[in-house]
Parts: sequence; C-alpha cells; structure tokens
Amino acid sequence: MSFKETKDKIEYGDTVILHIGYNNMIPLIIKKGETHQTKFGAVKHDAMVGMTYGTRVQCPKGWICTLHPTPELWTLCLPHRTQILYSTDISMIIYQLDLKPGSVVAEAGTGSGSLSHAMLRTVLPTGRLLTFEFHKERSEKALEEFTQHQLKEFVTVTHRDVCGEGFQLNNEVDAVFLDLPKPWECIKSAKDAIKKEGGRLCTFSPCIEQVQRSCDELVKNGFTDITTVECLARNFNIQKAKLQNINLDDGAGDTFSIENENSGESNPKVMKMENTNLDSKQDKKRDNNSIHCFSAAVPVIGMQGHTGFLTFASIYSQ
Ligand SMILES: C[S@@+](CC[C@H](N)C(=O)[O-])C[C@H]1O[C@@H](n2cnc3c(N)ncnc32)[C@H](O)[C@@H]1O
Repeated sequence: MSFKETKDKIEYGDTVILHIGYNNMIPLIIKKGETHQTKFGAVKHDAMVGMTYGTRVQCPKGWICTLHPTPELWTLCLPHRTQILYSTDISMIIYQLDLKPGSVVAEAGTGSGSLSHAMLRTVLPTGRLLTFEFHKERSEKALEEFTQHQLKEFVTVTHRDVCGEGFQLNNEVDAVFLDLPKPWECIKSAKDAIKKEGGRLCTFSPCIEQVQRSCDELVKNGFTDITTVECLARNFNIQKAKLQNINLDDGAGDTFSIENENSGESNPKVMKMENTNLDSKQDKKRDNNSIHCFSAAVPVIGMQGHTGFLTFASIYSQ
C-alpha cells in the first residue's frame, strides 16, 4: 500500500483501513494465508486481494469496508505511542507553514507520525521531511511505518535530542515544526536550519506559558509576524426553530425559540435576532403575530476540544 499514490485494487503487503463501524477503524497489513477477527466474524486476507478499494467484504455476521489509506484515516486509527496531532490542527499547520510539493520541512518530535504522514503527502513528490525524535523505539517504529507505507525515500528519521544537540542543519529547510515540551530551547537551531532566503516556523504547545516563552525566544532570534492561534472545530446542530413577531422593516427586535429535538422541550434561551434575513415578499406579507417554523443550524454552546496553541512566525532573508 502506498500513501504516495492511490490505486484501485488491494494487493498483498498493502495497509488497508478496515471500517468496521462508527468510530471503529483499524489498519490491517494484508498477508498471504492470514485471517483477521472482527466483531462480525473472521475475514480472510486472501479474500480481500484483488478487491477494489472502498468495497464491502462480507463476514459471517455482517460486513466491513476496505478503505484506501489517507493521512486523515491514518491519524484516526494509527497505533498511539504518544499524544498526536489531529486533522483540525494539521490542516492549519500545513497551510500556515506554506508547505507544497517540493518543500523541505523539519519536524521534532516525530511522536506517532500523525503529522508526518500529512506533511509527506503535501511535499511529495519532490520535497522531503526531516523528522527528529529522541526516544529510540519511537524513531525506529516511525521509520518502520514510513517504509511500510512506501514513504521511506522522502523522509529522514533521526534519533536525536534537538534541544540538547540541535537540528545540525544549515540553510536547508523551508519550514520547521516543533511539538516538544520546551520548544524555546531549539529555536536558535531551527533558525539556522531555515534557508537563507527565509522560511516559516510553527510550535505546538498546550499551555499559554509555553507559548510566551517560545514567543520571547522567537523575538530574540529575529522572527517576525508572530501569531498564535487555537483551532477548534465548531459543531452546529440542526434544530427546529419558531420565529415570532417578524418586524417587516429590519428584523431588529424579533425573537425566535429553538426546540430541543431530543427532549421535545422548547429551549429556555430565547434569542434576540439581529437580522431575520426573511425579506421575501411572501414573508413580508405575514402579520406581526404569525409564527414561522423552520430548520436552523444552531451552534453548540460551549466549545470543547482544546488541544494546544499553534504559534507561527517568519524569518526573512538571513
Ligand atoms: C507529542 S509527541 C509528537 C506527536 C506528533 N506531532 C504526532 O502528530 O504524532 C512529542 C514527541 O517529541 C519527542 N521529544 C520530546 N523532546 C524531544 C527532544 N528534545 N528532541 C527530540 N524529540 C523530543 C517525544 O519523545 C515525543 O515522541
């Protein structure tokens, strides 16, 4: 299997993402003569060979689906050796680091390789990932997975403490990404790694105190455009809403109530509308006491999901 290109049919040696049910996916390397047990019963690896990716495999008590691997699916089912980055943060990192095919990017630490797979897909086929990890088994396991995923030729895995020994790169990369407890300790070394014509740097830190220390070090080393963001996915529920007392002029002062579909009760919070946006002639004919029912996308109050702060910075020609 390959993360570097897509293909139609499953072959021996492929890593297939088995979709077993909602929130239930596992990666499976297809091996001759082997059998895999699922909650729907056994599935023979040989039976999957030659099947088109995305098709169903019938098991004794149900069916599962064979998905082609992508970095996003890998992130959802990879073997965790550390905390990992998820696609919401990853998408912002790749965008803000300005990664594209041909980019050379350095990363520390490698961890479970979640971000690494997404960065590799972006910089292929002419770019390169240089990833550093000071935990020996983690760096070995990462190299094993990159090899299995046919990405080995695009990545260098180095077993090193980048805070103590630095990246030991000079004028070589377009961007540096740091997911470490003390990123400020290797910012000077990250600066040296970035090409003389300039580049981008990102640190990921769960605590604002870590962010502050990194920012101080970034300023000291001549980085500019320093920006910290937090990426949160915002959920919207589709709910029934009742709109009353439509103001025919501008909608100001109108109220609507949202019905809680689960309990059947009306949401006690009645929101004041800034603007009804109901300006069709038909709506305007309605009298002031009419009730209008419609479906509304209602943001969930209280956004959960803090992972960490992403701090981005630029260094211009050095
Ligand atoms: C949270 S994990 C990285 C997860 C990774 N971004 C991912 O998405 O899978 C942090 C990793 O940094 C490594 N690490 C911590 N300090 C380090 C250092 N000074 N040099 C190299 N690696 C380090 C840890 O061993 C750990 O594997």
